[in-house]
Amino acid sequence: MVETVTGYVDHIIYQNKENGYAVVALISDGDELVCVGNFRAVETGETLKVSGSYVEHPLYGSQLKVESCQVVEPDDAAGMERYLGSGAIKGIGEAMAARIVKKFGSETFRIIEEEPERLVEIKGISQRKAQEIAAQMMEKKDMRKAFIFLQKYGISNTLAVKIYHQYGMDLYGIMKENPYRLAEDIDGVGFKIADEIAGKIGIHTDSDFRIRSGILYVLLLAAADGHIYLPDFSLLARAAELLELPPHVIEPQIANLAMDRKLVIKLKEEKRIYASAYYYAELGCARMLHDLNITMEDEALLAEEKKVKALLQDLEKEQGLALDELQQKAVLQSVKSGLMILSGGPGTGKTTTINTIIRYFEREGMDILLAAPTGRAAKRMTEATGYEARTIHRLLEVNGAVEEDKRGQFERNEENPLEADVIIIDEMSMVDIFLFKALLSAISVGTRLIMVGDVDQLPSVGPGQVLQDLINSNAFPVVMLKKIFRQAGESDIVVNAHKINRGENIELDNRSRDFFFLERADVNVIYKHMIQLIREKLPPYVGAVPYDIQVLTPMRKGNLGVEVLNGILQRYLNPPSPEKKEYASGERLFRVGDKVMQVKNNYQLTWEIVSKYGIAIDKGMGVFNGDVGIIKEINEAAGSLTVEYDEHRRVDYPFAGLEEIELAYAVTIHKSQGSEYPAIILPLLSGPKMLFNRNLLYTAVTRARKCVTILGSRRTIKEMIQNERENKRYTSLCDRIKEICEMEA
Ligand SMILES: Nc1ncnc2c1ncn2[C@@H]1O[C@H](COP(=O)(O)OP(=O)(O)OP(=O)(O)O)[C@@H](O)[C@H]1O
Repeated sequence: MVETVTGYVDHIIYQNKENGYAVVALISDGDELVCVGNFRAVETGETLKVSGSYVEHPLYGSQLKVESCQVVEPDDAAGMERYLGSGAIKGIGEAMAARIVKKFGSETFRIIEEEPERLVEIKGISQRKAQEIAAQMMEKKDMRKAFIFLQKYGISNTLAVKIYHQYGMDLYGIMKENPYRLAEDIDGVGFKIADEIAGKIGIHTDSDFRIRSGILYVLLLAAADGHIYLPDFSLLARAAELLELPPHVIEPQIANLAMDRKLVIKLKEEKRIYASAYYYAELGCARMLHDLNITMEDEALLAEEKKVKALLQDLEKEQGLALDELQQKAVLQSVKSGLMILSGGPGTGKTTTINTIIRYFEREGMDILLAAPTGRAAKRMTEATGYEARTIHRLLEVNGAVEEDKRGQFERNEENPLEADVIIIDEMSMVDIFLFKALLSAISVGTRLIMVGDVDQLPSVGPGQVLQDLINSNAFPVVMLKKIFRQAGESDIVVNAHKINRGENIELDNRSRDFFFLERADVNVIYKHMIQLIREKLPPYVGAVPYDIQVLTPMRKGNLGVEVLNGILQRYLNPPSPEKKEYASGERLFRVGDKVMQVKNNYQLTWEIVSKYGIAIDKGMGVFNGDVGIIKEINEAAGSLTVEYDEHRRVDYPFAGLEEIELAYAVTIHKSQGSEYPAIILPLLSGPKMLFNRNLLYTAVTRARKCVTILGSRRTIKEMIQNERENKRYTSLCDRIKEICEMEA
């Protein structure tokens, strides 16, 4: 039976701000009543009219399960006093609330709204404060009205707050005319959500606003695949499919968007359509690169050359290490030019060359900064050079509440450039166009920039293929190391990596010591081997613990995708036990002892290193995409899960923030970029041709230091090596660089 009760909110027992679900203690006629349900934005002190039916909770007894809830204005003096004194209105405490209501009685709310100047009659309220109180009351009223309006379109609380703060009272007009503006203005709203809202409002599917928003959305989706632009035919085809409209209806809006400077259109072999920010990111990079690319005068160079030679001789004497010709060229090049790119496959001596470069500049008393795109890559760089390397984000001093997609919020920029003579960036293949632009903006002319990477690795996750385009432009000094220094007999990993890269087949039946292949066609057999290898065989073989053995796979979905593999590996490598607490977050299950990975950069997360007596001995901020740790604790009472990362850094994740971590027994090859593991296991049966290509196999194999084991199909490996098709990315940094060089010539 549905009952309706009116009462005031005494306190809120539980509240999920995201979806509005709450458990509220309501006082009605002097009795406390626990109400459960969707309250949207409920606040202590408010008077509510709720309808619902009574249910019996096994633990908490009788409760009202709320079906509808309405905020009503209290009409009696006591209710008004409670509301004003509840803390809902800033600057009014309980005592002040009592004074106001004593004076105005049940007229209180009307007076605050209509004649707020009269509030000054109360002791302690100035003219200004009276106005502030009235403004707050109005704001609350407006906001509530807006919430009710937005609720009609199925908009969540969190989103309603954002919409209200963005547009204020204009939101009614915007929602009715062009809800697609939400997709442009509000974080967390994309074309899909806007389109859904528009559908409910009854906006026509061929409205100009809808088409424009759809076009921008198609470009955004393309950027998620790495593209900077789309050729017009491709853009039109994709937009037509998304909008379910014929291309000729869509096409005029491309020109309109270009007029509004939302798009840039460039004619090359075909018509290329860019979202403006992407076009200008490439253009900006090209300009800055051009400015940084200065070369030393001939006379000065002679002196430097002598110094470089002396250093190389010293190194040979001290360490018995003679750099080969290309390596020497790289050292010299880094001294004489403002920009330098050093590329090469595994074991070709990149690190050795960087170390020599560092030694040189160190001798010259110059300031050197090292950085890499991910935390793990930076850590590797630190270990290989003995010099502190940071993530590029840290180097640029990322600030404030930075989200992945909000760029340009760096303390280091044009106005406050990095103070260094030399900056060396490793794993350049992982740097996307926006990070590159931010980096270049923070480097002043005269500072040397040395970019190191393996151009044959997978390109960056973000848009662009910066390293490839820089090399293709032929505009800057590039040294490509070719010779494999690591002894051939010593490492089939290196030999095979180079073969794969050249498109040559690899020997799978030889008695290798570090590159194994087991032909298996049945996924269950593959699972079994995988578990055996991790638990028993590989750890003693490579001198590591099971935790360090990494399963890499091309896919997220499917029998051999990350999701399924993690479930299986978790079950066998960290089985349930009464001592291990668990927490289910949606479909995912986390257990104490699980290996997990942070999957986005979070500069706000704090970590702590705790002594064995439980005292914090060090603290810091930032956990990065790709960092891997172990779940140490699950604390239901506190609603949090503790992960311990490298160097015993402990991080508490609230249960609501668990989307930032994933089980990491298996990770995608894309995610493994920039990391190295003592041993990897690679299950390869079959998969989409787009994905299963040479690049991917090469990247996977080069992640292993001591041992690669491939489980699966011989044919698939062969096909991957033959499949040169890297997912073609539509990028044009190369063209922009060439244009600028021609212009300046
Ligand atoms: N000129 C050289 N003469 C002899 N040995 C060299 C020379 N250059 C590098 N090496 C050796 O070759 C091995 C690989 O070199 P290095 O680690 O610098 O390569 P890398 O390109 O950084 O490899 P990776 O990308 O796999 O880390 C090292 O053992 C190094 O000492």
